[in-house]
Amino acid sequence: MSGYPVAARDLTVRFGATTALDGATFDLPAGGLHGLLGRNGSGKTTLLSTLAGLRTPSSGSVLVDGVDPFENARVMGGTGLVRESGDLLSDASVRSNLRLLGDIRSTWHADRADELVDLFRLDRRKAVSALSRGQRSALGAVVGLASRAPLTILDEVYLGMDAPTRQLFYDLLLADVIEHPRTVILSSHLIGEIEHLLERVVILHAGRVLLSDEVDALRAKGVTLTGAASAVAAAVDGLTVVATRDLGATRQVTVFDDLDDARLARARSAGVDLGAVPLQDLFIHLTGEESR
Ligand SMILES: Nc1ncnc2c1ncn2[C@@H]1O[C@H](COP(=O)(O)OP(=O)(O)OP(=O)(O)O)[C@@H](O)[C@H]1O
Repeated sequence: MSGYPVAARDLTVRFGATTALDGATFDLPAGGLHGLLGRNGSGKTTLLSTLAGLRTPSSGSVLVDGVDPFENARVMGGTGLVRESGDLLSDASVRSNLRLLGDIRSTWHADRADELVDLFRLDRRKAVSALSRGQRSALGAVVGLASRAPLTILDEVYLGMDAPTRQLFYDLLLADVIEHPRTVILSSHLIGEIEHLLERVVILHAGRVLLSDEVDALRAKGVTLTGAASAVAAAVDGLTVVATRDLGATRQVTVFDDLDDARLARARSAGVDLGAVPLQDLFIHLTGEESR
């Protein structure tokens, strides 16, 4: 099993007067770690719930492994959605929750769940409601990893973890997906830490898909050009500029566009310094207030 492919076509989801998703279209191939990025309220959770078959579109469609997931027992059984809010029985112990998941999830790996509980140092006897926020997040990670679902969706599950625990989670996730290929979607508004894990990203903004591309392709499009204002202006002429900063006579411009080597070589020979743009910065520029 290499995981389910996912597609959305003109997907719109409304809640009364609020349009949470507004004509979203994208594809994620089977297998690999993909990121769903967007600011607060951009529609991430709504999209993930729709992919998990928990919600029907107002219009448009989603396809998971080629079919509409809503009320589809096969696809819903192969989809593991882990939300930060937790879908666990809060009064039951960690041990009872994991046992219950083992009973209901056909892809559950009990031995792996056991190992992960030890790695994250969780107390099996504690009720979920008695765990700290970070421990609850770690339990969510255990559930997401041990489910080994062909479509594993982790909705901001790691936000409550401290930095060393998040690092442990990223390492475990990457190793696990390589060893047991499946499709994993991580949603977040913190990109810096996860961008090196991701193959593709979908960026949502106000319910619309702002971008859907391979991470490497996005990185190649984002460049900062720093130098004399006139030389920088000439170098970026006709390109999509997402940010400009003037520091005295020096200008720094961030572009997001298809950049050809000849243009970059000309810029360099005109004394312009070229730099990479971290995905987090591109995300901030692309989804900043000025682009709303
Ligand atoms: N059940 C609901 N009823 C009414 N409005 C809703 C409901 N669920 C979501 N919304 C609205 O839809 C929009 C998208 O919300 P959603 O939770 O999908 O965003 P999100 O990107 O996951 O946000 P965050 O990063 O803050 O978790 C928001 O404006 C939200 O208020």
